[in-house]
Amino acid sequence: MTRIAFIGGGNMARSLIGGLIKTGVAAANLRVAEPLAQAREALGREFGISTYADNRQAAADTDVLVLAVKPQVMPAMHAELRDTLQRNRPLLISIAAGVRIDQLERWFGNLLPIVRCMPNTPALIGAGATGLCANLRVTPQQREQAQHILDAVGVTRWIHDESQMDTVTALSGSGPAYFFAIVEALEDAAVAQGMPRDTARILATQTCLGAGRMLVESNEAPSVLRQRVTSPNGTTQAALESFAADQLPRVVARAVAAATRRGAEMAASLDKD
Ligand SMILES: NC(=O)C1=CN([C@@H]2O[C@H](COP(=O)(O)OP(=O)(O)OC[C@H]3O[C@@H](n4cnc5c(N)ncnc54)[C@H](O)[C@@H]3O)[C@@H](O)[C@H]2O)C=CC1
Ligand SMILES: O=C(O)[C@@H]1CCC=N1
Repeated sequence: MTRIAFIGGGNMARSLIGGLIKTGVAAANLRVAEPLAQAREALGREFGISTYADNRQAAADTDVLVLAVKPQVMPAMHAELRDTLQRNRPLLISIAAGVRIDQLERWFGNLLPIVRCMPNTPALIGAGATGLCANLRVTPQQREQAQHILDAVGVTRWIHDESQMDTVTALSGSGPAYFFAIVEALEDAAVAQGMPRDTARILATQTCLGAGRMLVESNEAPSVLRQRVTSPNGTTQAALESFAADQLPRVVARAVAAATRRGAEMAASLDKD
């Protein structure tokens, strides 16, 4: 069985570990390094996996090492982990936003097979969306291992051109927040018309869930589903015409471009490390 170690036991690691255990991976094949004692205890209790305060101990003798720490922590980890990784050469999987494969190679060694991933927070409930990108040292079997880990928490797609990983980050990585922002705005709009907030929230939230499920389950294009709601000269048409007048596609495209730029800037800021 493949042994998988996590460095960092925060939200994303927790969701991946939970997803893997649900898919039948034995707890004995999973371990995690986490500096916070309380978080370590919770991970051990909840999942029955081994926990470590020392990253090197967790990284020793593993087949796959998942780096699940914040991007800014990443450069400092190389002093700690490089030797262990050079000895074992496990598959290195990074989920850090805005950290490029060439940077990971520079910090941890360019002989390592590396997969860069961008998951998102719905992974916490098994409804994640992840883009994955591999360097040339990743074998077909390791690609399957990486995909298996991320498939445990949602859908996955391989991205062949790494420069598009910033687009993945801007689309699906940050994307859940865009929908939350729209639900907030819908709720506020209804409250402004006099609706009690709890009623506005449940109606807006359930509408988001219903629309999301229809998108996933109906296999229809979003434009077809949109047209089905839109009666000629009806209420939806009035709202959509207002969106068009306010240039909604342009607003969204500008937001995605801003997030994409920020991802590249985050990577560039790590170039000096
Ligand atoms: N939250 C999100 O929407 C997404 C986050 N990501 C990426 O996932 C990574 C983890 O994010 P979260 O789980 O949300 O963060 P988090 O803050 O919940 O987890 C990070 C964990 O790393 C631990 N840690 C800090 N320094 C460490 C060190 N030196 N060695 C080992 N562990 C250390 C922290 O104690 C914490 O438990 C980040 O790189 C982020 O960019 C990726 C996609 C989406
Ligand atoms: O906002 C961020 O930078 C991270 C990456 C994707 C979601 N959260």
